[in-house]
Amino acid sequence: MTAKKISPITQGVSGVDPKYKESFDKVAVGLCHVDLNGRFIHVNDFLLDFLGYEEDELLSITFSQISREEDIPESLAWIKKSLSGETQSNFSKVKQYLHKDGHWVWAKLSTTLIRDEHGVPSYFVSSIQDVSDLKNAETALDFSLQQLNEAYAELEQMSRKDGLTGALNIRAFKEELLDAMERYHRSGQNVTLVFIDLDDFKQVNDQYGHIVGDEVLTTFAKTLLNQSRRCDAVARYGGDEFAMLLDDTTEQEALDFCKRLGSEIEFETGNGKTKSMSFSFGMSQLKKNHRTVEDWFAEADQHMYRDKESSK
Ligand SMILES: Nc1nc2c(ncn2[C@@H]2O[C@H](COP(=O)(O)OP(=O)(O)OP(=O)(O)O)[C@@H](O)[C@H]2O)c(=O)[nH]1
Repeated sequence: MTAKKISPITQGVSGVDPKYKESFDKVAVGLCHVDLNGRFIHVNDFLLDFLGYEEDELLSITFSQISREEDIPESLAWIKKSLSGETQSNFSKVKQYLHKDGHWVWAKLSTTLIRDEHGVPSYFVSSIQDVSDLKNAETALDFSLQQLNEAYAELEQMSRKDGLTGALNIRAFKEELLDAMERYHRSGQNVTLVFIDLDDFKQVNDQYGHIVGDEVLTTFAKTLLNQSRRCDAVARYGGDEFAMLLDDTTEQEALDFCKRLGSEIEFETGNGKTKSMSFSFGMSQLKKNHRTVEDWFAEADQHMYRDKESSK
């Protein structure tokens, strides 16, 4: 007479070879058997520790009750395919389980369908491996990467700016000019370049010191930035020289803009007194004969010097 094969489902893990039972309980990974309705039928000590439940508590629920709602359809779809024989493969997934304390723990689940000697589905055997540390490290890495990307974006922005005034630097402004030229050649959109230079700025430095001089430059840049639109570009082109790119603007409209800026700016001299200083400007609307950025810029520069000479 041959001994009848004992199914762990009918007999229970405790009913089989004690060595098997001991291995099942002591192995350092969560193990369980789950019936065809998803109910836990055997669970090992590691799984109880990992999830924080008493054995009778876990044996009275289904895996769905301690799974994230969004994970359940995928598991059910695999169970359906597996029971129908459409798939023979394991189901593996890194997922979260609800710990008895109410927090979610990360685990790597691997499940296989066990069939009896006639090929009839009997139960599922699953290993549930604690991967919380890995997941926490992954989250920390994601966070660091995000911080790194933010710092990189900030650095990139800073590399386009003049350190003192926050206006664009020459390199970034030249890029804006090239883009504007491209747009002009594509669609003929009006764009005007304005070149502005403070008059006798050297005297401010000489009379009131460099700190006051710096303050004048910063305040003037702020005025230009405040008066410009998002589509415009404002740059510090050198010591006391500024440039603006006014998008969708004719030379006449740029002139109106400069008139609105006024002819003088006020600044504090540091001893409670206020002084004013004038500035000169020149402009050039982009035309077909401007072959390069330098051609275009030279014309605005010439017009600015003409304005400066006429005001002397
Ligand atoms: N405070 C301060 N001064 C600067 C800075 N960069 C350049 N300068 C000074 O700006 C002054 C520019 O002098 P100039 O080019 O002769 O210009 P200007 O005195 O305005 O004369 P005009 O252009 O003929 O009106 C120089 O004295 C430079 O030292 C800066 O970042 N801060």
